[in-house]
Order: sequence, then C-alpha cells, then structure tokens
Amino acid sequence: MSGTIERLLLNTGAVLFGEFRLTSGRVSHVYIDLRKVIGYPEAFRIISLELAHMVIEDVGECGNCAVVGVATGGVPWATAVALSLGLPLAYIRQPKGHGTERDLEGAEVKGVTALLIDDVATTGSSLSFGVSVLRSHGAREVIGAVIVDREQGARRSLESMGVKLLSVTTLRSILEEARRLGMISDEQLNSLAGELWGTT
Ligand SMILES: O=P(O)(O)OC[C@H]1O[C@H](OP(=O)(O)OP(=O)(O)O)[C@H](O)[C@@H]1O
Ligand SMILES: O=C(O)c1cc(=O)[nH]c(=O)[nH]1
Repeated sequence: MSGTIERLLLNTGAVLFGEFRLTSGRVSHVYIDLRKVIGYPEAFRIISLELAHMVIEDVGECGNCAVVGVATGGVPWATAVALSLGLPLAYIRQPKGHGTERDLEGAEVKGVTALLIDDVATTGSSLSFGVSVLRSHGAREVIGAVIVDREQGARRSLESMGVKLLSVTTLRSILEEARRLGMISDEQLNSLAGELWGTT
C-alpha cells in the first residue's frame, strides 16, 4: 500500500529532525535512523520482506547469489533478507587488526552474484567500499540495495562502478509523507529539499 513503509519509518521514530553530522562529514537537518526499526519486530519484518521482494524481483531466480550486509547498519537487514530468501550471508567490515583480519566475513563470494545491502545510501561511499571488497574477493556481479536512498550521489557513484542501486523508498518520499501527516510544514519541506537537493 502506498505510503506504508514511509509511515512505518515515521511511526517508529526512525526519521529525526535536528542537526546531524553524516559519515561523509556533511551536516544534515534530517537523519534516517534505521537502527531504531529493528527494535520493532513487526516493522522490521514488513520492511525487510519488502527489501527481499524488491531484490528478488530484480534478480529473478538466484541459484548463485549471496546476501552481503555493510557493517554495521546493513547487517540486521541483510540477515533478515538472507533468511527469508534462503541465501548464504556475508558482511563487509573494516578489518579488526587482530584475529583473521578479514574485510569480508561469512559466506565466500567468489563467482557469485552479491546482493549488497545497506540501510541508507547518501554519497554511496560505504556501498562503494563494499563493491571494492566484493570484487577483491572475486564476486562475479554486485547489485546494491538499500531501504532509504537519500538521493545525494550514491546511485551515480555506484553506476560509475557498473553497479545498479535499488531502494525501497527515498528520503523525498518520506518527507512528503511527513508533510501529508502534518509532522512537518510546507516551509520545512521546502527548506529541507533546498538543503538536500537544491530544489523545492
Ligand atoms: O552513502 P554514505 O555517504 O556512505 O552514507 C551511508 C552510510 O552511513 C551510515 O553508516 P555509518 O557510517 O553511520 O556507520 P554504521 O552503519 O556503523 O552506523 C549508513 O549505515 C550507511 O552505511
Ligand atoms: O549519511 C549518513 O551517514 C547517514 C544518513 C542517514 O540519514 N542515516 C544514516 O544512518 N546515515
């Protein structure tokens, strides 16, 4: 149903307004905190099923696929998708400097189609790092998928690496739903749109 995912995100407190520094160093007046959603089993289930459906509709039959999460935010979502699709699971991490010092944990990805999952995409640098790691481990193909695309460069950045980015929803759709529900005003929406995309 149209708006369902956006409303779940708004109702679980995953959409925060204030001043936030992002992983890229940019400052934003809206922040999507998908880490909150995993504390709500029904919302977690609905959104992760939507993510799994979106991915499988795109790739079709997936006999040689693995689901790969980007640590830390992407890992719970990748886990849920791997379990619901019955696929092997791995995750990308910054090496620890001790133990095995691996940058990829879990399933081996040599020769497979890797379904690379993160919670949010902004500039795409976290996903791009994931693509590089997967290629260094011999993945045959990579497809990127997130719950929320903030539409601030990730799609283009992945395209330049030959990787498609799928998203369940966008920050713009979430903000428009927030305005419909009276959670933000037209003025706030316009101001955020100007800051985020240089548009209203
Ligand atoms: O597209 P980007 O500009 O890379 O931004 C998006 C990334 O930022 C967040 O991770 P964060 O660095 O906060 O780490 P975390 O997942 O460990 O919370 C989020 O989970 C994405 O991985
Ligand atoms: O770019 C980020 O760091 C970022 C943005 C956002 O909305 N949510 C998040 O978890 N990270």
